[in-house]
Amino acid sequence: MITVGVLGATGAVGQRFVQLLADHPWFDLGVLTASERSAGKKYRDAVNWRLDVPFPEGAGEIVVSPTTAAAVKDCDIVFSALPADVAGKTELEVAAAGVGVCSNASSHRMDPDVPLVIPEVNADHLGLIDVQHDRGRDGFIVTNPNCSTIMLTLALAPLQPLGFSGVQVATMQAISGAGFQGIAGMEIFDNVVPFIKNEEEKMETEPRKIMGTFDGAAVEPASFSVSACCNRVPVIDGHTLSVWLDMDRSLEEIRRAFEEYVAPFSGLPTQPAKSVEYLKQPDRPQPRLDRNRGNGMTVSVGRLREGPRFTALGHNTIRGAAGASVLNAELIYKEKYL
Ligand SMILES: NC(=O)C1=CN([C@@H]2O[C@H](COP(=O)(O)OP(=O)(O)OC[C@H]3O[C@@H](n4cnc5c(N)ncnc54)[C@H](OP(=O)(O)O)[C@@H]3O)[C@@H](O)[C@H]2O)C=CC1
Ligand SMILES: N[C@@H](CC(=O)OP(=O)(O)O)C(=O)O
Repeated sequence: MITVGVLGATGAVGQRFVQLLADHPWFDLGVLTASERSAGKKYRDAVNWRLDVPFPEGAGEIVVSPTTAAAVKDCDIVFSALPADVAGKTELEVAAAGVGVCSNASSHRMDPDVPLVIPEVNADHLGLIDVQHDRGRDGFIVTNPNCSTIMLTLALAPLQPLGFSGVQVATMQAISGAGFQGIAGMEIFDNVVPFIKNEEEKMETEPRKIMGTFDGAAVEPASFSVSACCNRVPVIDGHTLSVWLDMDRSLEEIRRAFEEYVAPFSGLPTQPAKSVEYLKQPDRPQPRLDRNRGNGMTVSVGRLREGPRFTALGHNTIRGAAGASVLNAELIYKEKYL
């Protein structure tokens, strides 16, 4: 078994990690860390469990460690669900201590030698792990993209062979994306907030790195442009995206590409049967009805029409965060980077 830990295990994303890792067939959950406020307590006493799935009793007995490299030095992989300002330095220290870091935080996503991975799209970018080792890092850092970026880029994966030169996207993002303390009820109930700090910038840069070309040393970003408008809406889980494409293909070609898409790998435990699912109903996808497809790992697309334009939706804390990182770790293990 591979011993794993979670940094920031008590937060919105950290709890999802614990949920997904508690009974994982390959990974043994050994270490949970959080802030000094939680360190020293049993996980069951430190965490305010807010997920709509039962509390994983086995994890409850783990004593929460402070978030230090020393606390996780015996892990093979740690998953990072730390706030970005804490993650930047901590992840470097953990990787320097010889541990593999699969991070959900934004701190290192755009570092030239750090892969920004969606397994279905750019598994080959894991080759940057060797670049990190060559530069003297004992462990490694691999990141998953921003949650809205994952929904967009995975929805675009079936269309990449058809070619497109530009993407315009408007998001309707769930409040769980802001973390447990992220947005007050008075601010979001009966309301839409048309601003999410740094989100549009991430959506406009990350997809180009993910869909870029890796030559064995560095990633050359893809040439298409992305223009994003991001909105917070009163939905608990599930980010919805309206997407417009600059591409010269028929709706029939695009629909077929969505319907015939299969992931370029198989056999990873967290992998859904369908990474991208095309829904024919005229009023789908919807967050409440479709966010849990594929155990929260499927991105649903639909409403394809002239433009071309379509709607995409996925679970932001599963496919958009913890599930994405766990899938990356499974790929790293399968590809023998450990
Ligand atoms: N929510 C989402 O959908 C997504 C979130 N992310 C990213 O994931 C990360 C975590 O987000 P989220 O779970 O929402 O955040 P939360 O605020 O819900 O949780 C933060 C976690 O980090 C711990 N922590 C906070 N401050 C410190 C510190 N100074 N030292 C050590 N540990 C600390 C907290 O511990 P304690 O409980 O003890 O305070 C808690 O475990 C962020 O980088 C976020 O941007 C990415 C994609 C989606
Ligand atoms: N900003 C995202 C969640 C998030 O934290 O993203 P990132 O991992 O890029 O910081 C949201 O609000 O839904």
